[in-house]
Amino acid sequence: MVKVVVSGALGRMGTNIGRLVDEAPDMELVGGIDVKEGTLFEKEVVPAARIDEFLKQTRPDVLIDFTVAAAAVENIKAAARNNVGLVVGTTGFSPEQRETIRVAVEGNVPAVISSNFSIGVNIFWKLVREAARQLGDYDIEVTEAHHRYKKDAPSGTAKTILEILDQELGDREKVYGRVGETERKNEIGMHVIRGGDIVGDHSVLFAGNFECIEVSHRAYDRAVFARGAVRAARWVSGREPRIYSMQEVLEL
Ligand SMILES: NC(=O)C1=CN([C@@H]2O[C@H](COP(=O)(O)OP(=O)(O)OC[C@H]3O[C@@H](n4cnc5c(N)ncnc54)[C@H](O)[C@@H]3O)[C@@H](O)[C@H]2O)C=CC1
Ligand SMILES: O=C(O)C1=N[C@H](C(=O)O)C[C@H](O)C1
Repeated sequence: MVKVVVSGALGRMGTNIGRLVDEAPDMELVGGIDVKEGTLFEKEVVPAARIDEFLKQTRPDVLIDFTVAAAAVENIKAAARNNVGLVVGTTGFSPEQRETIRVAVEGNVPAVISSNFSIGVNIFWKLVREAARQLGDYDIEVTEAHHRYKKDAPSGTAKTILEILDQELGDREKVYGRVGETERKNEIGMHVIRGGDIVGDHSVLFAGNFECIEVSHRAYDRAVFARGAVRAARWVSGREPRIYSMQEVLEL
């Protein structure tokens, strides 16, 4: 049995993940963490201020965190202090927060950290990498669209796309939207849409003369992220204490 605590338990992703863990025959949902008290599939949800005490009491194998960046950093440090493995889907970390997470995790606990846990997006990233290798001289524009409640922009997935493009093409200037007189040079355009209940769309346009290629992914349901996160939680338990990617979980 893999014992799991869900952090961000009362949120959109936390609820989806809680349901999957609760239904999994090989997993045990032992509780949740959020900003206030509540329940997650009849398990206790405690305020984040009590995280250390709760992890000591419930002794989970894995903490799955889908919260907000500043909160996730504190939850990750708490999991590491209490020798609890991690699956982190939270996005919007600053470079400094990433470094704090690295220091907390490396050598202490195993952690799968990914800006997107859907299998489709992990394949999509590979397609983007291949397209960039072949089409480096085309103009490149990245677009992402999400629901009206999303807190961070660009999305974590879009930032991962930009990292992949940098790895393949060198560090190109990024232009975040355009207005007024603009002259296109070698930059990568990055465009963000927020509205309604869009679950998560990402696309990379490679525009050449007389032809364009667009590589895109659309999520229709948060279940795709939740399933990936639960798969990662099964996988991470008992691994060497370091940071892993979802690509490693999926052996891509
Ligand atoms: N990696 C992936 O595949 C995916 C990542 N995400 C990311 O997951 C995060 C959460 O997304 P949603 O569930 O849509 O947001 P949400 O706003 O619905 O849920 C976040 C929850 O975290 C809680 N929270 C805030 N501070 C906390 C703390 N200190 N400790 C515990 N809980 C705390 C909030 O009260 C809320 O219930 C975002 O950063 C989002 O970008 C979302 C979907 C997929
Ligand atoms: O906040 C969301 O909803 C999502 N966040 C992730 C991101 O920032 O990339 C993943 C997914 O697109 C949904």
